[in-house]
Amino acid sequence: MNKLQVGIIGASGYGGAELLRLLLNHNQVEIAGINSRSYIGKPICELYPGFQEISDLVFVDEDAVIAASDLIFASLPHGISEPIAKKCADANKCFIDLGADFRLHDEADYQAWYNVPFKEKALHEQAVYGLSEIYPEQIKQAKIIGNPGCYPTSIGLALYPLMTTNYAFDEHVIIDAKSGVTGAGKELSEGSHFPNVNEAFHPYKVANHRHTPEIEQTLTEMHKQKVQITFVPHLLPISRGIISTIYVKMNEAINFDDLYQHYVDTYKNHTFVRVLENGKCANLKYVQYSNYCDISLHYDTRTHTLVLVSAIDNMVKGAAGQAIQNMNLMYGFAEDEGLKLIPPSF
Ligand SMILES: NC(=O)C1=CN([C@@H]2O[C@H](COP(=O)(O)OP(=O)(O)OC[C@H]3O[C@@H](n4cnc5c(N)ncnc54)[C@H](OP(=O)(O)O)[C@@H]3O)[C@@H](O)[C@H]2O)C=CC1
Ligand SMILES: CC(=O)N[C@@H](CCC(=O)OP(=O)(O)O)C(=O)O
Repeated sequence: MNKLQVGIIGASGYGGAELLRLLLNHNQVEIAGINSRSYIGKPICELYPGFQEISDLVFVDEDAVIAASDLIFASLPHGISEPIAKKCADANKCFIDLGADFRLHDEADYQAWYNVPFKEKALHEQAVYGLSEIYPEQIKQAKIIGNPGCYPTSIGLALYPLMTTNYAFDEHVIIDAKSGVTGAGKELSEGSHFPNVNEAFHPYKVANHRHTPEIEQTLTEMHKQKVQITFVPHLLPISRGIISTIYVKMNEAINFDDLYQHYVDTYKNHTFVRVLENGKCANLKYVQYSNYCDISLHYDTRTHTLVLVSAIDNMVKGAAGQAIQNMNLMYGFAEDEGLKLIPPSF
């Protein structure tokens, strides 16, 4: 059978290179082309030596990638993907955006947090938010996917079972999250410079991060009532991983065992979400390099506060892995094809 031809635009960046690493192990696809602006004509292994003797792909221009592919992934800074999505739509090709261009439904939110308007308004009406476990039916029908942000993935999956129960809780949720430095992409900056990150640990964009409206959009849709968050990300001095600690004040005492069981039941048929045994705590060590999201539940009986801890690899479940999971749903491949990645043990 002919394999699906896939292309990667922005393959010189971390998200694009991670897509390539995973797609090369996918049995149903062939890489039709990879693109970068800065490395046209150069082989991938010149930039990332790990691909030596594995891939001889050479960077080509964007139009060549689109022409050769049935499905195009883009992993670019926000604000650049919409015209590429338009070219793909005009050529009747599918498009998965790892950036933020197609995540927010409300243009006013996008304008407020990203300082640009929607460029291709009609495409936004077709685009589906690709949180794989929550919107599989819409994803199967989609031709344009806005792949969720890394923090919103860890938080949306952790809160979904609660948002769909009848437990009464304070709809102002506090979220304290930590990310490894690959979350900032490959561009060098003062903030990601080794001496500034090593042996350091600090919050950033306190209660003012661009993922705030995306998380609120998802939680409000799930809960069918407005949910607000105070979201504080932190920079961890490690390469990969996100851990989100989420505090929800319950309006009254709850039966924690029942809620825990509801989480287990919600995700029992979802390979990539692991609800940890009661009493265990999620740890990003055990999700790194994998597409798993580990969730642990804790309950402070004194203050009736539910504490959820959610861990993912930002580059895999938070970006390239979830994008491939969405492709698998769109094309009817096994959901875990290309994603059977076992996390490290130590
Ligand atoms: N890193 C992460 O954990 C996650 C990242 N994302 C999102 O994925 C997208 C890519 O992130 P990441 O891979 O980390 O970023 P990188 O900075 O590592 O890579 C960015 C890529 O975009 C290309 N690029 C940069 N500027 C332009 C431009 N003006 N026009 C065209 N191409 C350009 C670069 O290619 P070149 O300069 O070679 O042309 C490079 O390939 C972002 O939107 C990010 O928010 C999503 C989830 C998680
Ligand atoms: C550590 C770090 O800088 N993290 C990035 C995470 C966001 C990201 O990478 O992009 P997405 O919106 O596509 O998920 C940040 O805070 O902007």
